Amino acid sequence: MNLEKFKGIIPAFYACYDDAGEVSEMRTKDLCNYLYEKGVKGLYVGGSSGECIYQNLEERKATLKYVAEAVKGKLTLIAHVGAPSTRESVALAKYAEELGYDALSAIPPIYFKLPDSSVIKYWTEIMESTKLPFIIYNIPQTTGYNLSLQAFKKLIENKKVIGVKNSSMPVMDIERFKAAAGEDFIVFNGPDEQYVSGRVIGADSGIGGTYAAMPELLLKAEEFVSSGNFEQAKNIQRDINDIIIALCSLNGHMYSTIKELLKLRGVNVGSVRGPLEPVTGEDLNKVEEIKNMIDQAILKYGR
Ligand SMILES: CC(=O)N[C@@H]([C@@H](O)[C@H](O)[C@H](O)CO)[C@@H](O)CC(=O)C(=O)O
Repeated sequence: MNLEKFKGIIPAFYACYDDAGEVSEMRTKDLCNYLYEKGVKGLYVGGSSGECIYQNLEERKATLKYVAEAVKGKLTLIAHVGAPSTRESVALAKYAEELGYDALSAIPPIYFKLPDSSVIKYWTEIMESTKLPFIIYNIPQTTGYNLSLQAFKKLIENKKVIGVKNSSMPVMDIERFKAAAGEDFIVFNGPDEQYVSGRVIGADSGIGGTYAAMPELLLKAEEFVSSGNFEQAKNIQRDINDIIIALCSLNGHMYSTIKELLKLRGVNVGSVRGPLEPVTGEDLNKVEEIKNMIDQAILKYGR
């Protein structure tokens, strides 16, 4: 399979709500078009940044549909279908296939701590429910399940597994997964704070929750890495990290800060759904300062 369409900057897509907190078709499509115009390679739809665990099946299907209607054929589309039960994940997977998505992906099962055998069975049942390729999602910080090299090796025996989105913090995990899987496989860098290091140690591409807040900077970081300009890659990563730290420093959840920031950048996707908390009061004014940090970094590196 030609994996080139998965290589590049792939923002983790946000949940787009109207002012009453319902999934909004118009705002979903606006965000798609905004990111397409910025030049990203694809979208990872309905993952952590998509607030997947706070949405019901119909809402998740609606988002998958609106995104496909807006940018299918223009961007690589990966559907995150991880859900509390295998049954729901399979329903989402089949729907994503109908809509023409390029690949599926899923977190491991959540809530109950299950053994590797159950996790592998869960992912395999999703894979076998469609003809689409599959991308494993390893995010131990939120799921409590850390994908071992042994389980990984077992999973990649299935040729439907074309990649892993690795959000664990040790960059060495990326190196180990790449070494085990080889060239004909995509390792996606997960931690945006380590985009440059992840790419240098073996990641082929990146999917991240802060990319959509500053796509220009991630695209530029990728340009520096792929052209071998590591001095500038290091510099831009430092500026990206200052921005991520600022995004995490306000009183609401980071996704809420990002959504307020996006409003200032011209695209309104509403706010977050509880229990995530919105940014409030004085802190709302600080979002403007973060926007200025992004604007200045864009000017500095030129895009
Ligand atoms: C633990 C976590 O949430 N990791 C994020 C990062 O992109 C993260 O938001 C970023 O590195 C800032 O900490 C992504 O890996 C998640 C992601 O891409 C998604 O929305 O599914």
